[in-house]
Amino acid sequence: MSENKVIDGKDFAERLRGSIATLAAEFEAKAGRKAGLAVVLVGEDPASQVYVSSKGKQTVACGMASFEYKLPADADEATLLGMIEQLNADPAVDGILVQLPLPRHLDEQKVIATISPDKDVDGFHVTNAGRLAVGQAGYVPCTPLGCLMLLKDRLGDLSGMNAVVIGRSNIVGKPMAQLLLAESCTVTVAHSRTKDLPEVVRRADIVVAAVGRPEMVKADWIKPGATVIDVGINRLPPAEGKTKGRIVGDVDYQGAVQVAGAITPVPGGVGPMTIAVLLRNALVAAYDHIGAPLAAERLPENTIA
Ligand SMILES: Nc1nc(=O)c2c([nH]1)NC[C@@H]1CN(c3ccc(C(=O)N[C@@H](CCC(=O)O)C(=O)O)cc3)C=[N+]21
Repeated sequence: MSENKVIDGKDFAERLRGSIATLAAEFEAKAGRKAGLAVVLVGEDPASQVYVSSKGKQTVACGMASFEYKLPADADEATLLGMIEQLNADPAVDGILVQLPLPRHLDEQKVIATISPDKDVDGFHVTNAGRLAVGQAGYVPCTPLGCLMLLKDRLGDLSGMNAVVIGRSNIVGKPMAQLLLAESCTVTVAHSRTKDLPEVVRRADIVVAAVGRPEMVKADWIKPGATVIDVGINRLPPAEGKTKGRIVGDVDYQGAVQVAGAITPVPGGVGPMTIAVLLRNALVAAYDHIGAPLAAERLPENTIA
């Protein structure tokens, strides 16, 4: 019996990036160019800047080309949409990610709708959301796909398990529920209006917490032995005399780790998986764009049909 309860997303992501790097080198030999990922950042949010530079570094480390575009916080919609259209038409660009959230004056749905679905490596375009909903191959949002990889690695076959997803966002909660349903889990999507949330969570064999509220999920909500995936990344206010607060998840980790069968830490859990899956999706897109789609069995940690 494995006594290691901690699901090490950092380590898993590192191995995933290793397989991606091998396939990226093969791609370059075949295509005569590197697979390319473009990231667009509007505004100067410091946390977003950190994520974007980390994505860029990991893209290059995997042998792919990284293109970074920055626009000022007050950039107008036409400028951003024009940039996306140029990237749609650029044969060196296989994947496009527009960092969210956008400044308030920009219409997120309109921006996402402008990204070509075959370059939408975030899986946010309605075309890809629809494909996921009906079980067709498409781009799946990186965070939920990363969570599913960790779950299948730990638990194997998920069929018949009770899964509770806390949170109903288009980016995590809804696609997570679709993926778990496709794995034949019995899925409950809980949210801010859910009655008696602790009681609902207590029925879960699998808990995915994606609400963005620091340490909201308590140890006594967790069924003994359940697997807990913590998607939250919340920075607490700095302690007395400190400049930066600690980063915590949506789950009270210290409490839940006592009860759970397995749990992802924050940091070092889901976060690193998000970026690794982004690179995976970009590589899948690149092979599709040269008319030589990667066979499912060649895909590292493939989890979708
Ligand atoms: N279009 C779009 N796609 C995204 O995928 C997207 C986005 N917009 N906007 C911002 C969020 C945030 N995000 C993270 C990715 C990796 C970590 C990550 O690797 N975190 C590490 C370090 C945490 C830390 O110490 O700061 C960890 O959890 O261990 C975190 C957050 C992707 N996002």
